[in-house]
Amino acid sequence: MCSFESLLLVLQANLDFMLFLSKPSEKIYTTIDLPASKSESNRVLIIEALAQWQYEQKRLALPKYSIQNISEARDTKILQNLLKSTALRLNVQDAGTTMRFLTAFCAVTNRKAILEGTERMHQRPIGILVEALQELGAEITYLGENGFPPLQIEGFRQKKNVISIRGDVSSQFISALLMIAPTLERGVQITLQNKVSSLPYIQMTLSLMKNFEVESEWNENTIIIQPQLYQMKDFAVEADWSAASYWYSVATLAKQAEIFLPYLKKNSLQGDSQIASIMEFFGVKTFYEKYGIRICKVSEPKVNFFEYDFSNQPDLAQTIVTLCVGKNITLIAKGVESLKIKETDRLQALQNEVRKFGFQFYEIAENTWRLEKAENIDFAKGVCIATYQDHRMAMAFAPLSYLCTLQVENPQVVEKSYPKFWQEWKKIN
Ligand SMILES: O=C(O)C1=C[C@@H](OP(=O)(O)O)[C@@H](O)[C@H](O)C1
Ligand SMILES: C=C(OP(=O)(O)O)C(=O)O
Repeated sequence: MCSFESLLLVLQANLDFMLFLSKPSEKIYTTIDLPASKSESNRVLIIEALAQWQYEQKRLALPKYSIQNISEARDTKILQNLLKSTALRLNVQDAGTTMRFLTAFCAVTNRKAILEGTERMHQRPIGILVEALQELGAEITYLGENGFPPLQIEGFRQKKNVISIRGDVSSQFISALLMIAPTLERGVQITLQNKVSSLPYIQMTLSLMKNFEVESEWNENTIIIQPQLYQMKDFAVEADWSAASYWYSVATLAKQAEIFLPYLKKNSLQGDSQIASIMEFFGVKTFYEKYGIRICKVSEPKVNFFEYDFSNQPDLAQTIVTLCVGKNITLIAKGVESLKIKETDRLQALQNEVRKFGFQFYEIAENTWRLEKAENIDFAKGVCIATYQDHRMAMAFAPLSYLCTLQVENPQVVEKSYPKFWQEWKKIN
């Protein structure tokens, strides 16, 4: 079927956009372009801005370097623009890492600013990071509700260098503190309390810092970073493994699939590269090649029951939930607590949308949810998916167009992390 027929964007009466997706091809042999990792990009941009600030303070000139393949994700573009801006009000829109990383950056570089975002951003907690920065010596005040953006940032004078921080809410708070740590006169010793979630993102932060010559010491639950100068050098951002997960899902749902995904590598800084191992259970094998990976459907799923702890890969949860709907697999999803405070309450959003396919998704114990088929639904008229201003809702549900015609509400949400997602989607029609 031609892409114009199958991929029709219409303007609804209520001015919301709606994308109609018909069944993609059953035989897929193609190359799909991925965005560059937004997590890596946003860290590199903050490290670069901190290095520039450090060099300015010391009246030194930064050596020449080039950063290749910065992500075209909206979250990254916003960060790039705000780092260049001299305005007082800095609007991060719905970009979580941008909000958290900029809070720490503005505080320690004495960049007076009001940091604000969308309505949802003002419901996403930031108190744990703000309190840690205040303890270190930052002057930050809440302009709305305590513990949430918008924030007013006034300045910084280091008071302490030993702090403790909860690790079970968002790793982004810890990454934000780690990146500014070497710029502080007395460095920082951070003790992580409670179970640390999204751990690979903290490891990614420290690895990237090391790449720019900043050393850290991590013993048990304490990380020590001495005052050090970031050294800028050439760096190429890898493609985004979270974005790759939607194409693994497509490979599982098609009858035959071989998809080449350029610029992904085995030894990745991204914890979501774990998708390659997860997908072995679903019959998709990953081949690591010189310029990327090739994913091939080799069998139908080897399981009809799957259990996974998403604490380390929260951004893969929606991909796996929808894939289990597509393949009628019962899923026990553990470690899903943080999903409630992302772009939307992702647990609630998933519960609402999988119901449209006859599945129930419900809490069975603290932090543990079960997905299972509850009834046979007649999809003849198609299913309309709400996306809750969450890019991952749109991208995770798209592969379910193998089951029936889908209408995806507000498909432009994908711009947050993968602006070319729908353009790439045309390749499988
Ligand atoms: O540091 C990062 O780049 C991210 C950390 C994770 O957030 P949490 O640490 O809040 O789970 C992840 O969900 C987000 O998409 C990106
Ligand atoms: C949670 C996400 O992003 P952020 O927290 O940076 O808004 C995401 O991309 O899934």
